[in-house]
Amino acid sequence: MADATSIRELPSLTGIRLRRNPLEENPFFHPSHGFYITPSDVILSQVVYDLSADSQPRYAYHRAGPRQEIMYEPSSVKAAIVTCGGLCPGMNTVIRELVVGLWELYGVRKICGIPAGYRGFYSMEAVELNPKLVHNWHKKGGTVLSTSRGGFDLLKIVDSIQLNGYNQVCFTLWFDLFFGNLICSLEIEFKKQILFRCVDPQMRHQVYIIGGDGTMRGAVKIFEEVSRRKLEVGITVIPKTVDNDVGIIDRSFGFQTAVEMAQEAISAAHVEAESAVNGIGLVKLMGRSTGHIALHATLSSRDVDCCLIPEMEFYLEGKGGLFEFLEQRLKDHGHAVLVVAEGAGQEMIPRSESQKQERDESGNLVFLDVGVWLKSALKEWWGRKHPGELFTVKYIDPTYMIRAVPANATDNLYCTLLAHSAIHGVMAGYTGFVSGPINGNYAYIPLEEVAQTKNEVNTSDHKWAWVRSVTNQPDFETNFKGQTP
Ligand SMILES: Nc1ncnc2c1ncn2[C@@H]1O[C@H](COP(=O)(O)OP(=O)(O)OP(=O)(O)O)[C@@H](O)[C@H]1O
Ligand SMILES: O=P(O)(O)OC[C@H]1O[C@](O)(CO)[C@@H](O)[C@@H]1O
Ligand SMILES: [Mg+2]
Repeated sequence: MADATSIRELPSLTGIRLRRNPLEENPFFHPSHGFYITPSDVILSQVVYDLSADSQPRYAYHRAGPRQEIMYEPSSVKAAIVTCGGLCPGMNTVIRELVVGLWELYGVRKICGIPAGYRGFYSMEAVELNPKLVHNWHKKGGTVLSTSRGGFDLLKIVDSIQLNGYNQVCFTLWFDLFFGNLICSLEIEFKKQILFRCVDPQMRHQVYIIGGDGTMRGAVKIFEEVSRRKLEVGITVIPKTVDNDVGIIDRSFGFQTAVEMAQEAISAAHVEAESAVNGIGLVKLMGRSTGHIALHATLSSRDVDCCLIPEMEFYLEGKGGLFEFLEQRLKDHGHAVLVVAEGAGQEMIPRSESQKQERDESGNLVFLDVGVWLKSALKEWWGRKHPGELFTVKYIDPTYMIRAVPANATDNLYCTLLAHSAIHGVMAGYTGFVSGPINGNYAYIPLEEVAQTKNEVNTSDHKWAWVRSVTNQPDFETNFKGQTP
């Protein structure tokens, strides 16, 4: 098996002297045999194989964890941490653990937070971070650093990474001049002030980017530009997406917390529906292009009668459609609960020409509210079909409530492991990679590979069949094909 397995190699910094891992002297660690990860230590991309099909390609990724030799002198490291895109439970935990891990495990003392996402690299002052400051951050929802969409200006971002030291300009300048160890360029700022931008050749920069699919596409470009300029900057991305749409890794942090939070909305919808005559409880959950939150929330709740996701087309009227199903459900049980992912049915919602073009600052299509549309379609249909009969639709939209919360215990632990894996990888000299669990084991995956892969719900697999069996919902695709035109 080993011969047929190809390892996904990672870019790595060169030209920096190897040195002993400081964990060696850390009183809390007693590195013994097996503690350090070696280059031949790998994680297989798949654990399920069909042995009769022996031509299947087998891939492996380098295993995450501390290396015996590292490529950075900790006192020369200057690390930057940035959070991009939408919120996700656990972002603050990742930041906290990056800071504490860099500080405690490796003795790094220069760690800065870049505010407001990518744009913060070139338009805002970085914040100095230390363990005391971030001590309680894991208990807070959101990101203390703040985040934003858009603002990706490649050259300005890489200029800023290359030239950072900007904040402590006076101190660094005179200190370095004194020791005759400086490359500096003068710039005239808008207010005609003279600013000194310094590059200290002794400092080694590391960039920790926390973000989703869009962030990763940006990070690939940053990594390429940094490589083109031959900068010795370690770049890593910690995958963040409440939608769980990042591929290759088992799941993204914060996802389980979001699923848990969604239970409250579903339970409330169930109570409202059950307490009405012909009551429908309708819950919209996040999921721009993937329905993982809706699917998992449905499976764990058992109160849901129908789950609609972006990966599956559905239709409202006619044989085998949603309304026919709900009508039967109301007849049999008196109520029904409907969970819909925000990206489901978008192509069915009427929209104006300008709405068709509307995008957010990152270029993502702006969706119309599928819940509002469904609620009004349901009412119109019932009024037409059963005039005068009681009917209630209670629409609950917990969109931001499921992601603007602190991570639960499992996600908090997961965030810690992600952050530590990232630190060990960067300190070992790897760059352009993503840390994440594959089949339960932490691996380093080339950034470009993760940026190109999407994790969608497979509506042909067992899990989706399970959703259908739990809900009893129609198989819209098959029903649609069976309809006579
Ligand atoms: N193709 C791209 N090239 C360069 N930068 C990009 C690209 N796509 C998105 N970005 C930048 O990445 C950042 C985050 O992107 P986006 O808002 O899509 O969130 P995300 O990372 O996908 O996270 P989430 O989907 O979880 O909210 C933004 O600053 C955006 O400008
Ligand atoms: O309103 P915002 O901040 O743009 O975020 C909404 C989007 O963020 C996500 O949570 C992640 O992309 C999506 O599910 C949702 O469409
Ligand atoms: Mg995204």
